[in-house]
Amino acid sequence: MANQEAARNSPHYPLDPNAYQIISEIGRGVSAVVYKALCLPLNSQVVAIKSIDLDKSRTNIDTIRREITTMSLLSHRNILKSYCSFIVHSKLWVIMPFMSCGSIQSIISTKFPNGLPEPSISIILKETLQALSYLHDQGHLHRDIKASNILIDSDGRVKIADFGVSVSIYENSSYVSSSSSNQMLTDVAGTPYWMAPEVIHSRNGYGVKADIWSLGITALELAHGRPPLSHLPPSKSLMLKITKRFKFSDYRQGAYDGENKKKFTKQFKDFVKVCLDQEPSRRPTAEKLLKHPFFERNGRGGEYLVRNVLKDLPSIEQRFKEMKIKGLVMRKFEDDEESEEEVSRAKTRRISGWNFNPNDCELNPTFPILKGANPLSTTPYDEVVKFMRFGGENVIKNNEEQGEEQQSSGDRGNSSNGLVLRSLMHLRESLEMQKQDVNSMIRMLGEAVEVSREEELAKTVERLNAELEVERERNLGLQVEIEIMKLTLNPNNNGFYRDDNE
Ligand SMILES: Nc1ncnc2c1ncn2[C@@H]1O[C@H](COP(=O)(O)OP(=O)(O)OP(=O)(O)O)[C@@H](O)[C@H]1O
Repeated sequence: MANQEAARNSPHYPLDPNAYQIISEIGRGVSAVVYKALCLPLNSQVVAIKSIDLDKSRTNIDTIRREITTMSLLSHRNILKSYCSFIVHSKLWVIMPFMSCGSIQSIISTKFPNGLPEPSISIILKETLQALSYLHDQGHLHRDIKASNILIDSDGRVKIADFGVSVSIYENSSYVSSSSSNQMLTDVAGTPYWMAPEVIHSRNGYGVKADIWSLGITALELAHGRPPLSHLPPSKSLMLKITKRFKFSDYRQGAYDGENKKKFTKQFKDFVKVCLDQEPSRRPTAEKLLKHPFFERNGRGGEYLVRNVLKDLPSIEQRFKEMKIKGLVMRKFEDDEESEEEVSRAKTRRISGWNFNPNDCELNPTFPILKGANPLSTTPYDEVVKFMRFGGENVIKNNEEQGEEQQSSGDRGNSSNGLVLRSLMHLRESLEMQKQDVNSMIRMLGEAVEVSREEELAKTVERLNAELEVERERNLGLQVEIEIMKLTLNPNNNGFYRDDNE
């Protein structure tokens, strides 16, 4: 099932996997692995192959094919075009130009863990905005703007990639009409940390301004080394927390200043602020943003990045290996059967490994909407604590006060107990995930021990073991609590834990 249209546009690139020789793995996303490879019939030209596992991909094959076809019709110097694509077993191979320095995110995590200097940020954002301005003009949204989708070549050329979730507002069927003349999409897409509030609450629809919000988050990512909220623990609850509410209305300038004493110019702070306006219509268009004062003194380009960012940068292969060791790379998706929920959860693993703890992060997340739970409740842990501390009645009362539908009194005890039980289950699942992550990091560290770094790694292993031990104890405690909850799940006791000694 080859993508004939894309092939017609790039007739020289063979649609046969045997024509490509894979050299090394250079990146990994949620449902794809990226390889550096040689195209043998074309004088062994170096290419990148993105191998998308169609069984694991969130997007269906028709959508992917349509996007690849659409993207092949677009042409802009800041947009990475694919050469061709074809199916290999259950994978879709997308053959594209090899961007030898990889993604900005991989550069940051190796060389600039606390963020890039402002002049470099300005160049990267300007190039990204140029691509966005073009895309939006053509009626397209990218929907996944973030540093890992901004690639850079050895000569400092910046291109945006990964149109896995990009979409045309003219073609997509899931749009709703809005009061404005803009057409609006309704499906949730993108990566949680970078998602605009209106994408999260996508019932009301969203448009091109969602990309501008993501660009604002990317600006903070470039400035600080990670996006806001990335300190949250690796569990699917993060996805849910963000889907519930993602408030940035009280955004103040200099969000991270207290944390690493970094100073930013007034122009940069204003740029981020206007991108992160809660109200999409108040966010400037990409075209307008290109005229923002933040870019005024930016006469520099690729050469500046070569000298200041790419110089002495380890090769893409080396960086990928290092990220693997640090546990910043997705677990190989072929390893196990993961549900869609687990895939979302996997997305957070890479970031959890960064281990940052920005105390003055100004985002205001709330917590999971558990199936059947009160949507206004907080975390599963909070539910449990509330229950333990105040008893089931208060939990129910509280829920009712917050607008939950009235239930018959006979159901209340059960539903409250059930809610706490589900919360505990979720919590246990999340701890289980963290335990697995620690284990796999230990495994990876074990594989990668080099004599010179042995001591340092041994310490890390020791620390991880200690963390694992703590998790184990917490998990054990939770299991005991779950058993207690199960015992109390008795319709006759009205949902309250009865202490017979009382
Ligand atoms: N054409 C390319 N040239 C060089 N490196 C690339 C290329 N395409 C992707 N990569 C590298 O592979 C990594 C993984 O890319 P991929 O698009 O699969 O996932 P991602 O964008 O990091 O995550 P997600 O799955 O959440 O979108 C990128 O971050 C980048 O470092």
